[in-house]
Amino acid sequence: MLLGCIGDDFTGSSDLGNTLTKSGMRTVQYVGVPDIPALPDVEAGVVALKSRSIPARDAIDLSLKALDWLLAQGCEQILFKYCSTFDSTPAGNIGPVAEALADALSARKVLVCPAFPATGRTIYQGHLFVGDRLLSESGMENHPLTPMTDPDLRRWLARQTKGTVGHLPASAIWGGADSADARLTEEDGKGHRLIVADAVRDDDLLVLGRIADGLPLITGGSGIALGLPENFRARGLLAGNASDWRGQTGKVAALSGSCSNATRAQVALHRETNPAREVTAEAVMAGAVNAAELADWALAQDGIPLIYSSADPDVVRAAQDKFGTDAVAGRLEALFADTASALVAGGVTRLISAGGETSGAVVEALAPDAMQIGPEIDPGVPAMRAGENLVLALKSGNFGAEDFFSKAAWRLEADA
Ligand SMILES: Nc1ncnc2c1ncn2[C@@H]1O[C@H](COP(=O)(O)OP(=O)(O)O)[C@@H](O)[C@H]1O
Ligand SMILES: O=C(O)[C@@H](O)C(=O)COP(=O)(O)O
Repeated sequence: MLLGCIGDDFTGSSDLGNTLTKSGMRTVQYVGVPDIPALPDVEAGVVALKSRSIPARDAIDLSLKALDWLLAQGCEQILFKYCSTFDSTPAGNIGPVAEALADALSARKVLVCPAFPATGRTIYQGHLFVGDRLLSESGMENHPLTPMTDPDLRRWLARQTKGTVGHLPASAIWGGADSADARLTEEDGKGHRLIVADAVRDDDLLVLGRIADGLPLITGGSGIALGLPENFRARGLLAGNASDWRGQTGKVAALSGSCSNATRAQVALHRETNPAREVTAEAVMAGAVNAAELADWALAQDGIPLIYSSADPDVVRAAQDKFGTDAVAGRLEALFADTASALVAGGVTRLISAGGETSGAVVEALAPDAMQIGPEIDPGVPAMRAGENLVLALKSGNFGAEDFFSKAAWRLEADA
């Protein structure tokens, strides 16, 4: 294993796996920290954790455990993957985990770059944009768990860290790798260890990839990985056969606990022509729905049945005010996890899950050892094989075209 990755959620980890596979690295996603060694042909390993929205101390402990395992597999470089919308709170977990990993690796010049231009996430003058809106006006300010109310990454990150935060501006990156590297060294000289890097197009990420060659620790969204495989390829270290995918026929079902704008539009379109069943927070908290019954309903449907709790921000806020944010999230995630298990036990072979926390709960319940990354469904979302007869699509909240659910069902079925 050459590149060791620690993902702070499961959809995000599959997004990273997608980028690395497309760029030619043989990549496997692990469900939590494995307790056995990786297979010898794995070139990039992504340890997926559900550590984005847990207490910072727990996120640090889990991430350091993942780091130990990855180093034991021989990794030369570590990538800490978080969300392209920098999902975090003033308490963490991006800053505390990045600093803990940097301490453990004695790393300096740690890039912080969540940019993912293919999905509209760009960084300019240290500010994160989603499309043509600042992060804090993009809908992410209403996220149920990590409302993003400040688009200045330097300021937001500084609230989470012990050390100061530097900046690698676009002007230095547009001058090419030498200019970017010189500026990175300058920021390091000023004592900044975590350095927010601007990036507005893939070419900028490729420059960052070049200056990241040899750095022990990099952090960012999946975009920051774009240029990394080339560094290993240039040294003749890649075998050149990143994926051998086969599709999976059989029963399909979709689950959605994401309340993000894109998912709500996908749910709205999907339910026009497919069986769909809403699960409200009220019903879950009252114990009025259960996983076995939901799964039975889905298994009896034709088409691509969808079970969803996706709701508008005011509905979500009202439920959180009434029951408590963590309580609602915990009960919903547990319900989706149990429903996923019942669906697979009932014969579902293609499962689609929307939402990072939701997918984390679902995959932890299904507990595959490792997941093979297959072809891309939409930018940032790959098809994945999780067992002999089970394939999955884990969709990040804001990713995917409006017809994502039907597109995913088809892509999971088709051979490469
Ligand atoms: N109707 C709802 N009311 C309150 N919270 C909800 C509702 N539906 C989902 N949630 C919670 O909101 C969170 C959504 O996060 P996640 O699954 O990561 O989606 P995304 O990828 O869009 O961020 C989950 O913890 C989920 O359980
Ligand atoms: O970087 C991204 O945007 C995604 O890979 C990701 O992490 C999204 O997280 P969720 O929206 O919580 O699924």
